[in-house]
Order: sequence, then C-alpha cells, then structure tokens
Amino acid sequence: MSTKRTTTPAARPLKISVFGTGYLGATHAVAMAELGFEVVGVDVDQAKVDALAAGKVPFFEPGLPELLEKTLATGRLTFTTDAAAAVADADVHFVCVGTPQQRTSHAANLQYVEDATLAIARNLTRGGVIVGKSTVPVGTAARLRELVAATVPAGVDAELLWNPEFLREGKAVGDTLHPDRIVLGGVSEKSEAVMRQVYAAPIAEGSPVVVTDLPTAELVKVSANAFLATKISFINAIAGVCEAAGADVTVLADALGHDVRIGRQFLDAGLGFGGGCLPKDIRALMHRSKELGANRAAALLQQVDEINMGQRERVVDMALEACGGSVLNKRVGVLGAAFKPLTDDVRDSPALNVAAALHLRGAQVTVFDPEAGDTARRAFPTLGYGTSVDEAVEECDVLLVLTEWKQFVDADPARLAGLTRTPRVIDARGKLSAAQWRAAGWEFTGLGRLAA
Ligand SMILES: NC(=O)c1ccc[n+]([C@@H]2O[C@H](COP(=O)([O-])OP(=O)(O)OC[C@H]3O[C@@H](n4cnc5c(N)ncnc54)[C@H](O)[C@@H]3O)[C@@H](O)[C@H]2O)c1
Ligand SMILES: O=c1ccn([C@@H]2O[C@H](COP(=O)(O)OP(=O)(O)O[C@H]3O[C@H](CO)[C@@H](O)[C@H](O)[C@H]3O)[C@@H](O)[C@H]2O)c(=O)[nH]1
Repeated sequence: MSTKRTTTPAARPLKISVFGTGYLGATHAVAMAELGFEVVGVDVDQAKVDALAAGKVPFFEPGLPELLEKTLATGRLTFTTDAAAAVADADVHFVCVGTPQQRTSHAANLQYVEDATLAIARNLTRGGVIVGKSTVPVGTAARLRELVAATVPAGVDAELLWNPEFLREGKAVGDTLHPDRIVLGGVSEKSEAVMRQVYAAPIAEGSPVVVTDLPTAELVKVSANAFLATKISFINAIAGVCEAAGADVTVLADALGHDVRIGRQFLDAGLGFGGGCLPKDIRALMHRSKELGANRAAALLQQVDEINMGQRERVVDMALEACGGSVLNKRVGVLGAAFKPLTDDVRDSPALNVAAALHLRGAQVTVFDPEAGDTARRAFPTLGYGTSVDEAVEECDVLLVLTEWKQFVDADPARLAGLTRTPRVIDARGKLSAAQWRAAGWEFTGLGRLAA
C-alpha cells in the first residue's frame, strides 16, 4: 500500500513591524526581537529612529538600553521611517502609536492610530495581521476594520485584531516579556494561531490568554486603568478623613492590604496619579461612557479625577501654609519631576504641576530629579533646576518631596537639615520616615499622616 506523504513546508519565522517607537513601541520592538523574531520599528520621527538604530533609547527605561544593544547586534532588529518597506516585508504589524487627550473634549485623539493603520493597510502586498496595541476608546477597532477593508489592495487578505498592552513604565521590559495576561480581541482561527506563535514564550511560561471580541478587549484595557485610578483616589479620599480624625493612612493602607480581596498595591496615598496613561485614559473613558449613555461610569470617573487633581491643590496649599500663607520670594526645594520613580516621563506630572503652581505664586523653585531633569526642563522651561539633591535643598524655606525616588527616601535628613534656611519638609508621597526626619530637626508634614 502506498502512503501519500503530505509535506507541510517548514513555517517561515514571523517577521514583525512595530508602528510607533515611543515608550510602548520601542520596548515592544526590542522585546519581540529578544523573543527571536525579525523586527522593524517604524516611526515618523526621524530623530527617534536614528537614535534607536544607533543603540540609544531616547527615554529612560531600566534594562531597555542593554536589551536594545543586544538585539541590534543580532541583526534581527532595525528601525526606519519607511512605512512601505517595513510593511512589505512583515507578517504581523503592531500599532503602538500615541492616543493623547484632545485639548477641549478630553476624548482620545485617534489621528495617529488611523494614520498608522492606514499606512499599514495601504502598503500590504500580501496577507497580514494588523494588531492594535494602543489604548483606544471602545468602538475604535471596529471602525478601523472598515477603514482597512476599504484600503487594502484588491486580493490582499488583511485582518485587524486588538491586543491591548498593560506594561508599566519603569518595569516595561519585564512586563512585556512576562505579561500577566495576553488579551486577544476579534481574532479568527488563523490570526489567533499567529498571535499564539508571537507570544509562544510567555504562554509557555504560564501567561494566561484571554480570547474575546473587539469591544471587550478595548474595554479591558481602559477598565484596568480606571480601576487602578479609582483605588488611588479612594485611598486619597480616606487620607483626608485620616487627617481630620488624627489617623495614619499608611498604617490603615497596610491593614487594608492584608485582606487579599483588597491587596496593598495602589493604596499609597499622596500626590496622586499622573503620567501618559491613567489621567488621559480615565478622561477618555469618561467621554466615551457619556457618548454611550453609561452615565454612572462617567460620574464615578469624574469623582476619581476630581479627587486626584485635588491632591495637587492640597500640596500647594500645604506649602503656602508652611510658608505663612504666601510663597512670594520664598525658596522652595522640589525633589522629583517625573510622574513616578524609575522613569523620565513628565507627561501630566503631579510634581511639576505643584512646582509650576508655586512658581506662579512667586516662589523661587529649584527642582531636582535624577532622570527627568531634561524632559522637565523642556516641558517647564521657566522653573529653576538643580543638578543634585543638595542644590534643591540649599537655602530652602520649605522642601517638597513629590516623587519617591529611592535616593530621596534614603537621604540623610540630619545632613540636609543643615543646608536649609528652615528645615521644613512636606512628604507628598508618604515614603519618608516621619520619626527620623523629626528627630533630625525637621518640621514634618505628610498627607494623611498628621499623627505619624
Ligand atoms: N507608555 C506606556 O506605559 C503605555 C503602556 C500601555 C499602553 N500605552 C498606550 O500606547 C500608546 C503609545 O503610548 P506611548 O507612551 O508609547 O506614546 P509615545 O508618545 O511615547 O510614542 C508614540 C510614538 O508614535 C509615533 N507615531 C505617531 N504617528 C505615527 C505614525 N503614523 N507612524 C509611525 N509612528 C507614529 C510618534 O512619533 C511617537 O514616537 C498610547 O495609546 C498609550 O496609551 C502606553
Ligand atoms: O499606590 C499608588 C500607586 C501609584 N500611584 C501613582 O499612579 C501613577 C501611575 O502609576 P503606574 O500605574 O505605576 O504607572 P504607568 O506606567 O502609567 O502604568 C499605568 O498605565 C499604563 C498605560 O496604560 C498601563 O499599561 C499600566 O498597567 C498602568 O499601571 C503614578 O503617578 C504613581 O505615582 C499612586 O499615587 N499611588
């Protein structure tokens, strides 16, 4: 009996294009190359592409420069501004471009996502999978699908699916290589198989895969950020009660955190959330919820946003109070400019908002941040900047700790006290030891920690 042998051609390794090489896209491109794929990163910003191609990460992200250098050396990773060439050669195309907040409506600006998706669709010469990773309002992917269908050249088989990203800045490399979940929205059997190939390594490690429809995938992402934001605003609201009642919000948060249903993470009271994600994402969800008539979600998020922004005003008021009602001509030392430690990102930074508000009231502000000095200076060129903790502290009438970099938390309060005009500190992130600073002669105020 003769057996007919069917030979399946060995699968060609997938080639990947990544559109947008900012905080998300650069990390994703490097991580995909680290996983063994041939990757091309595409951006409209020539300077960014040149820097990455030369092995320089244009922002601060721990571990990324080393991995960029390593993957560039393999020859698997390249960067270009030539969308057509990048698309023609790849099988899977990730959309990682920005979705910033629109100035007036607070809705997400989807222009970049549309442009990048269209650039991919227009240049597809054979079948391909377009994978949305940017954070978008629910309903966007379905609309993009129609655009793609109307744009791809005749006979080309293109699919669009949504695979939102949950990485944190400062931990972006680890989060990308070892995601705590992989959400795939709107896949077909074929594109699901392709995505399982892309994420074979984390799936083998145990990352759960959630396969769902497009709207659910889009909403998982913004709901995750909305929940995190709500948790922070919750603890900040409770911090207000603690202050009024003479309780300590840090001890309270620790006690709450022992309940596994609540958990300790994202219960750090203080200056509140900022950055390129949480603030804009809750506002975009607020806007979209109203459009959809889901007014309760919009009302809840409005409160979350108001509580959060109120924390910045509260710290400004505390600085005014500390200086006897006015900061005019007072020297204010500010430790921290980034929206959180381990990043140089100052998008919607609470620290810089507070520094700028005090500057506007006539204070002589000196800001120091170990990594975000340059980005801060570009965003707020009129503020004063120091190059060390000492320079920010020197001759200050009040010191504000606005981002909890380890070097600020570990600083020696006794030595710093001697540099000031008046040793008076406001700990807006709740990470300093009140007892230690007081023992070193500082007048210490912390949000929600009056009793500490
Ligand atoms: N930063 C994060 O931690 C993070 C995490 C998860 C999700 N996200 C989401 O990812 C998206 C990107 O965020 P980001 O922080 O990386 O923004 P970013 O501003 O750092 O980067 C966006 C990049 O896209 C480029 N770009 C714009 N139009 C383009 C086009 N047509 N083709 C190619 N490149 C183009 C820009 O030049 C820029 O380099 C947003 O939707 C954000 O909400 C961000
Ligand atoms: O207990 C806490 C925890 C955080 N923050 C603040 O919250 C903000 C956001 O922090 P974090 O979530 O760690 O930063 P991002 O890198 O912006 O990451 C968020 O936004 C990303 C973009 O959407 C998502 O991918 C991540 O999952 C989500 O955590 C920062 O200003 C923090 O200082 C607090 O005030 N208290």
